[in-house]
Amino acid sequence: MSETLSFDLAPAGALHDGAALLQLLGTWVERGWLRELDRALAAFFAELEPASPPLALLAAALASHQLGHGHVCLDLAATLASPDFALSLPPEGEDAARATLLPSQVLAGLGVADWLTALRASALVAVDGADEAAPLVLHGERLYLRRYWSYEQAVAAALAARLDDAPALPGDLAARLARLFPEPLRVDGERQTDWQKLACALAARGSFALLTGGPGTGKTTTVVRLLALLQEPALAAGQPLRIRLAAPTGKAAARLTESIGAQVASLPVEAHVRAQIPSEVATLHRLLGSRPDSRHFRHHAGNPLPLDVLVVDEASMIDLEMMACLLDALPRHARLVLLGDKDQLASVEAGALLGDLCRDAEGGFYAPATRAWLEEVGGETLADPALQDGAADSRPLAQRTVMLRHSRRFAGGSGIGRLARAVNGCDPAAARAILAEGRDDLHLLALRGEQDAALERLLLDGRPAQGGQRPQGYAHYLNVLHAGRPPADTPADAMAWTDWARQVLAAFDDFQLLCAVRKGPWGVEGLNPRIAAALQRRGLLESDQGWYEGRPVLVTRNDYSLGLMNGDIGIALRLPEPAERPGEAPRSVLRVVFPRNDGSGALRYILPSRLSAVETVFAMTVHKSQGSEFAHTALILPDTLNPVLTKELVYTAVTRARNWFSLIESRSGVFDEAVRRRVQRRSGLVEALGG
Ligand SMILES: Nc1ncnc2c1ncn2[C@@H]1O[C@H](COP(=O)(O)OP(=O)(O)OP(=O)(O)O)[C@@H](O)[C@H]1O
Repeated sequence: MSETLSFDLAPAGALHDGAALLQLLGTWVERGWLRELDRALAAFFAELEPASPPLALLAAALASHQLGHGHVCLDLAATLASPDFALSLPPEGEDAARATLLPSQVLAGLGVADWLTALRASALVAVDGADEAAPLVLHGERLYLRRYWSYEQAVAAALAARLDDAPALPGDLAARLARLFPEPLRVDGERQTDWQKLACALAARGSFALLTGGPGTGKTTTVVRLLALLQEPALAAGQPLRIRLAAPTGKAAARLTESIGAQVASLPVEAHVRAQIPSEVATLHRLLGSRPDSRHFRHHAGNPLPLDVLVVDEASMIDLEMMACLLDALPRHARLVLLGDKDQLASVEAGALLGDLCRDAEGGFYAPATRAWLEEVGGETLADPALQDGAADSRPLAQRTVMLRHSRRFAGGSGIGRLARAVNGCDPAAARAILAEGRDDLHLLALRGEQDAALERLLLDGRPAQGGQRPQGYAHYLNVLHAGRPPADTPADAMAWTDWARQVLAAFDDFQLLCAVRKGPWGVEGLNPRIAAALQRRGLLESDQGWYEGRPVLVTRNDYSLGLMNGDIGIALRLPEPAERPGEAPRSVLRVVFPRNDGSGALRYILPSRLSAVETVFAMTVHKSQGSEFAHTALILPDTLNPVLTKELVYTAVTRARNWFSLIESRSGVFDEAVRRRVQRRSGLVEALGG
């Protein structure tokens, strides 16, 4: 088969000959360009189907590689249009000049039609999934590993079924909405469309709803009112709804638990309705009942979740596999409401669900019937100039989607809000202009070299106080640690120790340094030891190696036996142990203190030796920071461009800042280039849903 192909096979014949291809993949693995898993898959397929064209084996390895970069499939046309960029090779921090054989060289001269021909000729590949035994699926110009094809199909089918649902609505919906939103929305004295109210109406109308909006646009407030809107008539009918709330990470769950609790308390409904709206938020893993060492959950189609309404917050972090599992476990009658910010970075794992599903959110694209219904029950005029007309049959998802457009947290004058909008609009010139205004909540530090002392000053001491409040650095939590430590003779079981630990954890949340990359002097791997060493030189840490008091750590893998979730942050503190025998001097032991993240404010104390998957977290990647907020957030950008630098990354970092945002540039121009670029994740979900 391969002999008949017409392209130039110059580089070592790798596309010609299976053994040469596997050798090439081996060299890419050695250089850290591919995972061993990606190569092993191609080798396994070569054994399984010795007659398979090398191009099919290469596509299999690349499809697997792309999964590691968040793409659900290998998009052949996009890969051939710009191979090195599409495949993110050479990887972060590696110099292309040192490279021997780049994907662009290997694939030079290959056309999509030739690649498709080779794939169709392979017994490994099923076209549109037809042959159920084939491990690869080709759909149009996209190649999937079968498992991910199945997930995508399952998610599309489950959502499509829900899009057609029309649950019964209370006859007095308009009056109920008016009670929940008594005041017409005015911004700067001007009447505006109240999208929160319309979101409640739209979400009540179907069994699936998407609610997207930037930080502080009122997603939580809206969903709490939606829950009241649904629960009130259900209670009156004597059939209370079983409502569950969930989020992808423990940290996000904890944050939502806190804000939901406050919102429920202020709902304008009777106490017995308020009492039937939960404020406890579970992680998705816990909700589904994860099992150690298994990717299968306790709840699935055969043992569905016992609930009628499920709200999932921070939905931008949900990956395709998790979404497939969630939809599988969701009873058919249950309502699903997804909340999130579509403009944030997508999940670390493959898929960009919220972004895909909310593709039409900006323009609205409501069909005339949807629009008329919203205006009637909502008593609102849909007058936003950004709105475009749509048709229900060509844009079914749009009829279930609302974008909240007015940020209350970052109102008109906020620098952070304006910077976030400029970044989101891919407008580096506007972003620069906002940074240059000298606003209190924004700060730009342009470094003069790696050793510029201004970097350590900012990271340790923060910035000068503004209006009585100070954007802190890392010295702050350590000062709290040292100054607030209870006297040594305080009994081991005294509350003073818990209060102190809680204060240290809270102080640590006042500042976070975010990195775009892991490697190099501007990545987490370079900056973590550097910051620890600087804090030790200051006398704030006793050591900067191994376990030391004050070491902040990030959990990198769920550990159910310890009750810790990926993303949890703890701090090592020296705490007293009760004396073993009367008269003995009390000992003190280093324990890592974690918030329980269940809304109770309780803490968990764990011996460092029991923690197997943690890393120091003075610097954290932007990816890991999703779902968290810090009073002062600093983003440091590397001095070279690489594929992870996109406007989504910068936007996610900026919107982690509650009060102050600092941008640290190691080289000018990288920020601007990053803001110009968008994440493009390859998936076929929108197409599968008829979009
Ligand atoms: N309709 C409203 N009327 C008055 N205040 C509101 C309204 N909606 C939201 N708020 C206030 O605006 C702030 C942000 O709202 P909320 O927490 O619901 O936003 P969010 O989009 O969920 O935020 P986040 O980005 O933190 O998840 C809160 O202080 C909330 O009380």
